[in-house]
Amino acid sequence: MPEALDSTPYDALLLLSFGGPEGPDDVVPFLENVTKGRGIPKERLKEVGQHYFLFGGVSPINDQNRALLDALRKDFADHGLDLPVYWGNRNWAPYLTDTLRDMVSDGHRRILVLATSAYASYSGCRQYRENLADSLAALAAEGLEPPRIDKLRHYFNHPGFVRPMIDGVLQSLAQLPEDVRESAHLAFTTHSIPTAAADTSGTVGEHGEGGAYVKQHLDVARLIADAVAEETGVAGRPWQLVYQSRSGAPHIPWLEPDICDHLEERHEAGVPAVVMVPIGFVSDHMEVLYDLDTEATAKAAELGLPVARSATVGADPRFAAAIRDLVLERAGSERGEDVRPCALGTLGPSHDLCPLGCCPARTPKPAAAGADSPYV
Ligand SMILES: CC1=C(CCC(=O)O)c2cc3nc(cc4[nH]c(cc5[nH]c(cc1n2)c(C)c5CCC(=O)O)c(CCC(=O)O)c4C)C(CCC(=O)O)=C3C
Ligand SMILES: [Fe+2]
Repeated sequence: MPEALDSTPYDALLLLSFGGPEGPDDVVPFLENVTKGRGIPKERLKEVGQHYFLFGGVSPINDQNRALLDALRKDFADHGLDLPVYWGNRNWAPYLTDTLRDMVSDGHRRILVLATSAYASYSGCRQYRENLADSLAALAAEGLEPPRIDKLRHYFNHPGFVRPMIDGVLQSLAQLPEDVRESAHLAFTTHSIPTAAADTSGTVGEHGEGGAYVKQHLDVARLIADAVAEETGVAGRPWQLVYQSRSGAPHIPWLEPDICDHLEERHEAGVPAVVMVPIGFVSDHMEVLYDLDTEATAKAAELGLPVARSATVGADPRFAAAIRDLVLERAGSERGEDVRPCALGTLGPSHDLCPLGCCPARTPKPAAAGADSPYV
């Protein structure tokens, strides 16, 4: 047995994810949950519902989270980290409030949260914290004492998140026809968000064009492009950060270009092949399976442009090991020890506690696990 690892003061980890439908009858109620009060056009919802129906009404995200849970439990057990791992979602069963209630009834008082979103932004961070605050309020209304919740820092630049994606790109390049491998471009993709949300993402000092959201993605893209250059011996391979999965009304500006427009533009410029690298996502969920593997891949076929799509980290054991590292780092720092946070790239490790004004909401709402949390 390995020497026991110390995660005090934490007594449990909560994997907090988006959630997704598990069958055709779940699709519409799931979309209603996601879009409550968010003003997404009806047409867009119908279209997104069709994406789910195309896959039997089942989002792959739930099985991917089950696989990640298994990987985390195995990694923790193999390394002597005695920390129970729970799973709750923002938009579908198992619902966050139900999981937190179970955790409280199992006696857990200090809970660390791992969100399946690696970057800053309202949608990728504060919205998760708002849902945590809502669930804590629901428990309080039931007469339960809300547990104390902390959220792990953004892990976009942790080597356990970046390294598997580098390998994914190398594998994708190997899948392309040999004569275009060397000249293939890389298209790093992430979820488009309104430019107003991007510009205010991150801490107050980071606000500005594109905000922390764009900066963080560019840092990861550059890290991957540099490593791929080194390992293939092909220097100067062109790459670009592009966007996908836009929703919202057409007159509201969102981050661009869209991956499909980008493929068209590259093709017209004579680029012989493109590897799509979905760095914005933790697993191959619907955004990846539909927007990239179905829609963008069909677009490329229509153009006659060879493309490959590289893997997300999913349940890669190196990602599970990274989460163990982040848990131990945060636990040590909560105990007042000198910790050495691990981060690649130029931005350094992200903050442990989201400060005031971080990734603001359009309409201010209570958010847990931040400096402005009513529960800290
Ligand atoms: C930044 C970001 C991530 C990455 C970080 C993270 O992972 O959190 C992400 C992930 C996901 N988004 C997902 C699904 C959806 N997102 C929607 C809508 C929206 N997402 C947005 C942003 C993001 N989304 C935004 C700005 C909107 C517009 C509405 C609003 O302002 O809130 C809608 C409504 C329909 C539509 O508009 O597309 C759906 C169904 C699923 C589940 C997939 C599955 O089932 O496999 C996942 C993992
Ligand atoms: Fe989304």
